[in-house]
Amino acid sequence: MLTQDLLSRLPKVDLHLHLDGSVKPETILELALNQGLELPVYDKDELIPHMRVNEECGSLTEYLSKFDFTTRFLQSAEALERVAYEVLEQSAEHNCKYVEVRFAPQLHRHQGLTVEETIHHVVEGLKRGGRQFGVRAGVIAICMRNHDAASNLEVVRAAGKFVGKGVVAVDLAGDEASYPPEFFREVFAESRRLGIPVTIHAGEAAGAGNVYEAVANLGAVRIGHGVRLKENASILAMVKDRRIPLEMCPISNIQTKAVPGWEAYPIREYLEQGLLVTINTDNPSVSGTNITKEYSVLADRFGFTTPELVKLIMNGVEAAFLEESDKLLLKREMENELSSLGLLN
Ligand SMILES: O=c1[nH]cnc2c1ncn2[C@@H]1O[C@H](CO)[C@@H](O)[C@H]1O
Ligand SMILES: [Zn+2]
Repeated sequence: MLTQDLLSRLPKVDLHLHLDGSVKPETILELALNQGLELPVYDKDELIPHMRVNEECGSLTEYLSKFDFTTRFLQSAEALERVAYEVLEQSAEHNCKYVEVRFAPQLHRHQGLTVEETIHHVVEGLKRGGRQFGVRAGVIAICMRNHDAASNLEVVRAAGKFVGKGVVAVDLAGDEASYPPEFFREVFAESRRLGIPVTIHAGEAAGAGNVYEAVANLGAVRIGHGVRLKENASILAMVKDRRIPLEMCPISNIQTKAVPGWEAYPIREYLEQGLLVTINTDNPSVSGTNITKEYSVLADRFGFTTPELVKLIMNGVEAAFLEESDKLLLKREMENELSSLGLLN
């Protein structure tokens, strides 16, 4: 029953996808050419090792080193619009109906764009892609752990201006092991003042205590990854009681060594314990993944049945940063497709 074909036809959502981790090598080739920038190689297959982690990736910091290569080419309005548009093209290929695309505005300012301009161009690219490919999308503006409070506050305030106009939340990403969430209380107090929903990368490269800090003190209503939540039963219980969704990204989580290997990946236990687990890609080009592949790996590694995969997908709909009425529309659309595939009774 669980053929690749069926998995790719399942309607899906992706709530955790980084724009700069989702650029096609052929697009890098064209962007470099258009912008007169040098590349180490000029063949799309030979570019892949520069953009993608390999089997030997040992940590999140090693994983993050891949991003410097790509962001060089994402410094103009045209480049940002184009890659945002192409994310939705790739999403549509996997029947992804709704995508939350996240990016860090401060990483795209080397040629003078303002924070607001970067957000504007990503929103525009997504609008155009959304119309073209029939995929709904929202933007999550990322604060970076290695940036100072002033830079991150600037991102939060700019994001606030786009709430209801394309931005759905703010996030904190980067090197979790070196910069714990408590450093960012002031930054996320501002997002709470402005009424912007918060999701925080936590429990990926450090322990469950960071998940507690993100929820209790930064106001996170979702958690990026949360793989290491299993290390603390009482924090896990808090996440469950508050119905905080986890944006898990299985292939990335294995590559960054959030756990030593698949046998230690806690997805089945989280589901059995009643956590709101969602499945996402994180960085299709850095991780060499796509949303179909994520579900396919889960089916292979954990023996998930079709109803279990459907449950994971619908958890994603539940967790989406959408107004209730839009969420209901998305849910209906998904249910209609699932029932025409014979998967809802
Ligand atoms: O899994 C992750 N954990 C933490 N930070 C990440 C992850 N994936 C990407 N980024 C960071 O977010 C920035 C903006 O998109 C990327 O440039 C990368 O540094
Ligand atoms: Zn991420």
